[in-house]
Amino acid sequence: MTHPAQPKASHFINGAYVEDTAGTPIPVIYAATGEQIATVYAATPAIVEQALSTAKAAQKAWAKMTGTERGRILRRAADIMRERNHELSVLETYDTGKPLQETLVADATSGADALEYFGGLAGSLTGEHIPMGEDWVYTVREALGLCVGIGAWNYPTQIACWKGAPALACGNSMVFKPSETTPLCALKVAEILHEAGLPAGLYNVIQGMGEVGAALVTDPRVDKVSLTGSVPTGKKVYAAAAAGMKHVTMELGGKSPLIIFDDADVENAVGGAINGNFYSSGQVCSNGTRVFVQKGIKEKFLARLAERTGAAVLGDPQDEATSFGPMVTENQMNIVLGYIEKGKEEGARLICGGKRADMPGFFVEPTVFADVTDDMTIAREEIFGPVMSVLDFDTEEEVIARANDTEFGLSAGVFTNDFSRAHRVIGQLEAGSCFINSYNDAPVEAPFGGVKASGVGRENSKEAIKHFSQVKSVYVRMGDVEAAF
Ligand SMILES: NC(=O)C1=CN([C@@H]2O[C@H](COP(=O)(O)OP(=O)(O)OC[C@H]3O[C@@H](n4cnc5c(N)ncnc54)[C@H](O)[C@@H]3O)[C@@H](O)[C@H]2O)C=CC1
Ligand SMILES: CCCCCC(=O)O
Repeated sequence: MTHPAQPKASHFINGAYVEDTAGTPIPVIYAATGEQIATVYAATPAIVEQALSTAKAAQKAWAKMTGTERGRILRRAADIMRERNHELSVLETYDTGKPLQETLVADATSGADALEYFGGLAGSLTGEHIPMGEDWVYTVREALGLCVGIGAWNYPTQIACWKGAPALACGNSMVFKPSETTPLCALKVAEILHEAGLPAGLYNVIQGMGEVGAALVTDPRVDKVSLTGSVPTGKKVYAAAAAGMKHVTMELGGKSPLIIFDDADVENAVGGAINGNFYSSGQVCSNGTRVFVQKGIKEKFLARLAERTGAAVLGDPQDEATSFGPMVTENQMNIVLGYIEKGKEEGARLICGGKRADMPGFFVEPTVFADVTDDMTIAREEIFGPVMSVLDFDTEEEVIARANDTEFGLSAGVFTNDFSRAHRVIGQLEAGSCFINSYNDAPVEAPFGGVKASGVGRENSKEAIKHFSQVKSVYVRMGDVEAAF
């Protein structure tokens, strides 16, 4: 009996599903049970070539269409995604293990928002006229050409759309490789774009591990690489893209600070900490996993946090009553359990959680450590799981210095009722995506991305247009040319 999550084929190329079982089989394991629910096959060199050559061939005609014509197709795709949201959310849950309670409101909907938003912008991607006395200059915003998107495993639908929508809006074509851990959802994005009227070849999805990603990144026909992944992978991919002078966007890891001052609303601060550590079972790049709590509010905060964390419902992710799901893989679960043991060894105070949940699947209990010090491993390294490190502080100056003392710079949050302090502090934090009295809001209208080791460039908002297009300037001389001889 074929599981409903099993796709028609492993790849989507030139407007159709394509299979090539000569590739390395990639088992798709449902994180809630450990059962294999599907199999896809890594792209062979022939599949890679088919995807790249198709995308290259299709791009020029697409760029010649008007932005309004391109945008109409993207907006139609957004409508289809919303019509099929439940089906897509169930698949996202099978792909990632994230609770349906989450995927119904945070994955295909976010992807549809991106398609709608960039579909709306596409018709306004114009240049400008610059008067130069008798002469003048005009600029033209041009497509980059053939773009490669490479995804991480935590938000497969969203990432496929956050990269594909601006790329297509600007007149590019794309070959997208999802993470080998979550290969299912991007195929539906490609299918829906085609159903919405996207010409064949413009958005292709192929499967595979890092080596397939590397083959895409280094191909001379590729003009742009957009990666969502870890910092180590980002450094490798950035270097490979640089060798070919390609445009890049790097959406990488983080170990972001969430600062809670004595005057903060405790209930909201606890809610922000929960959103910033336990949503998607903690598998969110921008998570505020270093929670700095001013000493005056610390014990009240910890007590309330423990109470509310105890209300998490661990269970079947396909049951909408479940609010906390498993880790995406057994390997990720073991990585997280290793960090938890490290936290205990290094002397952090366990407030709640701290072990694998006693149930099938790759469940780790939502875990909170207190009395964490800056030098502890769980305060320095990205865990990418449900482990919150609570550190305490005395003064504003002290906490800003400590919050910035990291190679990362993805996000930062501040909870306080003193708005002068909120803006003063957030202005000094080295981070790209920040929050005041909130955490992990990611509307498509706002730029998303990091500084320092957390990345280069921004996804979403009008900023993304700059990363998927380039400007040509044309100087027009109306009179004679003057020359020295
Ligand atoms: N900044 C952001 O928006 C986000 C960042 N992330 C980060 O991603 C990481 C977790 O996701 P993972 O999939 O485990 O990351 P990963 O770095 O292991 O893999 C990411 C992608 O890169 C591909 N890849 C690996 N080596 C490659 C190479 N040499 N050339 C080309 N492609 C290659 C993988 O196949 C995968 O598709 C965490 O560090 C997390 O912080 C995750 C989601 C969002
Ligand atoms: C706050 C949610 C944004 C999604 C970033 C990620 O893919 O981890």
